[in-house]
Amino acid sequence: MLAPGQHPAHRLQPLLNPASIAIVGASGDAARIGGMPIAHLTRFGYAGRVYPINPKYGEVFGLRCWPDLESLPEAPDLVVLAVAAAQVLPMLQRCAARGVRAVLVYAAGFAEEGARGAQLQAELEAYVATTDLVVAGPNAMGFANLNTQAHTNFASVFNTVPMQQGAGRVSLLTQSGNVCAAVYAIARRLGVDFSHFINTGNEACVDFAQYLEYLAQDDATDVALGYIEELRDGPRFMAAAAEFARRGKLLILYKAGETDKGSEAVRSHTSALAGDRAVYQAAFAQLGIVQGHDFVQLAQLAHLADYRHKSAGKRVAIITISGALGAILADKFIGAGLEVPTLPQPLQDVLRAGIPDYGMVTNPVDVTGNVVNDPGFVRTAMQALAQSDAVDTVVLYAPGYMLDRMADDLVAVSAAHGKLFVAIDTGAATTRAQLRAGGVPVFEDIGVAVAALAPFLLWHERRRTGRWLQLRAQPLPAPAALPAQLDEYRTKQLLAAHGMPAVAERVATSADEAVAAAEALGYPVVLKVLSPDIAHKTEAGGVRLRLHDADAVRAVYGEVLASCRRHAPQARIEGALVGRMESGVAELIVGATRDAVFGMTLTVGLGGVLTELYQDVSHRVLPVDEAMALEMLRELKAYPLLTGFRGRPAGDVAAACAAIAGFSRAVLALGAQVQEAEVNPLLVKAEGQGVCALDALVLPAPPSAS
Ligand SMILES: CC(=O)SCCNC(=O)CCNC(=O)[C@H](O)C(C)(C)COP(=O)(O)OP(=O)(O)OC[C@H]1O[C@@H](n2cnc3c(N)ncnc32)[C@H](O)[C@@H]1OP(=O)(O)O
Repeated sequence: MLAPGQHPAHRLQPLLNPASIAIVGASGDAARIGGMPIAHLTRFGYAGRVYPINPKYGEVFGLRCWPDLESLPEAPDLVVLAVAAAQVLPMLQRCAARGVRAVLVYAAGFAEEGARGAQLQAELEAYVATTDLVVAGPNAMGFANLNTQAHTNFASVFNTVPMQQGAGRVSLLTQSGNVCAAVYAIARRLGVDFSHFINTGNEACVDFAQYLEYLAQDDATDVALGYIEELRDGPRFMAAAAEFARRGKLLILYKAGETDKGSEAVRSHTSALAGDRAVYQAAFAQLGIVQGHDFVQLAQLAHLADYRHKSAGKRVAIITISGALGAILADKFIGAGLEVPTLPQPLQDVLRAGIPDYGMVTNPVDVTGNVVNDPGFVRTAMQALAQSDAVDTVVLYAPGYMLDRMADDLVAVSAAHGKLFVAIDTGAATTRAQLRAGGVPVFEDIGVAVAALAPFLLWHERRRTGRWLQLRAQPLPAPAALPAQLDEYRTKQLLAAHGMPAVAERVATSADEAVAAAEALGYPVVLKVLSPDIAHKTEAGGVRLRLHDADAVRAVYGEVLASCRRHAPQARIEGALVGRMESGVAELIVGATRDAVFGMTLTVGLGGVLTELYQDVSHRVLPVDEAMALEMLRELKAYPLLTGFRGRPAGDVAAACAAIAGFSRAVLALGAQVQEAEVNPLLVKAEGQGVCALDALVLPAPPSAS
């Protein structure tokens, strides 16, 4: 039960910060699952009360072993169930009766194991819902609170990896126990100190988002390092991640299922949908989450997180002692989405004063091997780069013996200016610890450095420019009702009311009206059948382009309607739409679909078959404003087509962005009534001439969803 005013995340307190722990199925053998947590608790000095329970033993690890839960002198905060799946439900009933607050279930044999297991898990969930118990797992390896040494896990990694001296600020949160242990081991070797080790297991009652809510509130956590296979509650996850960002904490996540094979494996592992990869990637970026793609990278990112308060960004200055190393680094950074901008002339002049003619001053900056004779100059160069607005981050690539000579200057310049300086050591610097302590991360390898730095610097960039979280916190647009008869004309009008302009067009219910419409709009015109029942108008012979005079319009009106009646005899045909025949610079597709995890998402691509072939699309979770729409367009490989590719006229990008933002408002205003919406094509006319939707479709949500 929560006390009045307590945050809901406080419910997890007895799981993650218990004052007393009972282990049912206790063993005196440290190698067994029922023995390992007790071995950890006693070895690492947990100060709370520990109650091993197993009627077979009188004592384990020097602790009194109790015959059952009922004979304990108190109701423990947390009961760890190290008993088989079949025993779990009866034990939960006894825990509830005994007044226990939380239970952790290790046992496998639930939803991850076929229909019978799923049934058992459903029974567990149904029962827990009738109680005040907080139940973690099943199929979980457990937790470690490294602030209190409350080790309720059976992770042998704590026996093999050197323990940290004090508690750290990084919490590990994973859906797989083995991933938790693997990342912990790698990160510990890098010197990362942890605050919590949390393996969520099957998440029958407490899901990933709820642990994240807890960590967002937890004063002992600044950074969360996570691994997920699927999210059970997308909106709750988004709210928790947003809270994380709001509190200045950093969330680093690895999402499994990056290939079709991986998604398949995830599905069979967790019995659930892996979600759309591209949407995950977009949503993570919007939520300020740094996405990692392997364990070493996750661990390196956790290490880099210590430097998250430095000023940094994607424009990187490279200082090396070799043109070759500079070229390699520039290639790698640019390949990873960062920039290596040419330095402004005044800065080049400063650098040239100390760099021989055969060195480079443009960026990469090659100070040459000669600089060994004048290390003071490197300090001048670093200072100049630290003060320059033209670069956000400075990477120094040097052999260890040089880093040793520069360490004091590097630390001093980095500290004085707050800009992120990073060292890559091509030898064996003895000063790595001094550099790290002085706010300069050190990497030993280019690949590792780039893999960690790229997502980290792009996160810095988004943190500076991203407004999505504020945008999302704003009130929704006024709700709009979905008309019962949703033909193309009404759909376009509906979208136009929110700022997605429609092509100039009129409805005609006779050949005379069609001619009148064409005369009013001006030739040439387009004539299309108007029917709520014909989705594929071209296939039905329902579209005719480039009509240049009244005779053509009159004739085509009859032909189009006749063709559609033949093609779809049951369809309701309301007449025809006569629209102005427009031409432009490019055609866009703007679509919205409902993602199972993140809700309504918006996709933008350049129109035509090539978009599909090259998958040249950009995604965002709604809402999308003009600035975000521009980011999306810029992400398209075909974006240069909108800005005047090879002498072609540039398109009206600003109008396209405004239309995309209007489409986003329309979809949000329609809310749950809509399943999908699409404008295809959105014609982008030449600069200053605007855009217009040539065709549009809104699919209502199935009745149950609205
Ligand atoms: C790998 C990941 O990524 S995450 C981790 C996922 N989880 C796993 O991998 C766990 C896999 N293992 C299991 O699921 C197992 O069933 C376990 C470890 C939970 C339990 O082991 P089992 O041997 O099946 O449990 P079982 O119920 O028979 O009894 C275990 C002990 O508890 C004792 N016990 C059983 N019931 C009770 C009870 N009600 N009260 C007290 N003790 C009990 C038993 O006497 C036994 O004692 P012993 O080991 O000294 O003989």
